[in-house]
Amino acid sequence: MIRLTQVSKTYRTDKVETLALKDIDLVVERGEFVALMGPSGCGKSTLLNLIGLLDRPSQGAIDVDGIPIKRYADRQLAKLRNQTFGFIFQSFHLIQDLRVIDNVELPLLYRSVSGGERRRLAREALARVGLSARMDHYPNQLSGGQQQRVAIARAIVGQPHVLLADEPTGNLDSRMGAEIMDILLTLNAEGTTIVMVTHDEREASQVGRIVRVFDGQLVQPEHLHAA
Ligand SMILES: Nc1ncnc2c1ncn2[C@@H]1O[C@H](COP(=O)(O)OP(=O)(O)OP(=O)(O)O)[C@@H](O)[C@H]1O
Repeated sequence: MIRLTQVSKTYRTDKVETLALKDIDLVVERGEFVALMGPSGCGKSTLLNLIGLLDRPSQGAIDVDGIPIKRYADRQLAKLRNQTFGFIFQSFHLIQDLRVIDNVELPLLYRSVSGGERRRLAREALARVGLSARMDHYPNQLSGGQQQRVAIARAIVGQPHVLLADEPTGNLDSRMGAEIMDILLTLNAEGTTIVMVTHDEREASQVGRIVRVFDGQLVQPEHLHAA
């Protein structure tokens, strides 16, 4: 469970201060599928990055499973992040020079997993996204939807409790986007917690809860249930 209490985030550059998030109170329970929505620049990515421990808040507290992250030094935080979260991005972020299977194995390199076990887990993750036949391809030999499926396999290979997805269907046509949503919904049904930024109301209507962000603050959350 992830709890944000009165979290604010200010970005400072030489001359400008931007208050990207202000006084956010948010709890993401285990097993939830949450959609973050709101206009461009309202703070959705900033919020996702804080939830995923990629950044620390300027003010307020973040707890993961009841433990305040303030207690962790940067190295411990990186370890907790690696164990807890898988990340999926709009533009896939695959390494073009590596084969699909090697891309999927990457997160395991930071753990003490043997080479053989890495390969086994990567094959398993690729099978779950229906891409076993493309293991030895390079990313640029795949369609956008297939590349995003590789990115999902990479995100789930370490069996994270939580998947964080920043507009995962933003670069895909509606058919490929629907395929990606189906995979995410299946992973959620199997127990993975998911927080996803989306601009697509139809996608958001498929998930458990919509959290709306406006101008760095949360709009009264709605509770929606999938049909
Ligand atoms: N690294 C940064 N340095 C300075 N300002 C930043 C930084 N990242 C984001 N911002 C600012 O913080 C605010 C929130 O940005 P954020 O990317 O979280 O919005 P968003 O809702 O995800 O937008 P979009 O839908 O366009 O991706 C914006 O005003 C943005 O310009």
